[in-house]
Amino acid sequence: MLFHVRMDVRLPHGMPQDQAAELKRVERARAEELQRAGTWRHLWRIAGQYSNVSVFDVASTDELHTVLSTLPLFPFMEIAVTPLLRHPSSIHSDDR
Ligand SMILES: O=C(O)CC1=CCC(=O)O1
Repeated sequence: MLFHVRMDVRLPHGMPQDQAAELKRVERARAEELQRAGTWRHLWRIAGQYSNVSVFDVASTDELHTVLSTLPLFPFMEIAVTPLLRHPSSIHSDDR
């Protein structure tokens, strides 16, 4: 199942820089792991915003929730999820 996910990162203004840097480091490591596994299919920065649009490929909404809610930055993100399915006019036969 494919899901479009938008994440808006909202780090508290008073968060110490070293804590923010460590959070970003572990978030990046987890994001790379999920991309290598094929779970995090696309990861795009939204120009001019501390936000991304992503596509996740998971077996269920339960799995998506687990993946998203265990991201290191999860406590500091607003997340919007949109389920996706193949458009009938798409010329691609697979879901890539
Ligand atoms: O920077 C972001 O948009 C949040 C994020 C997702 C993966 C990552 O490394 O940072």
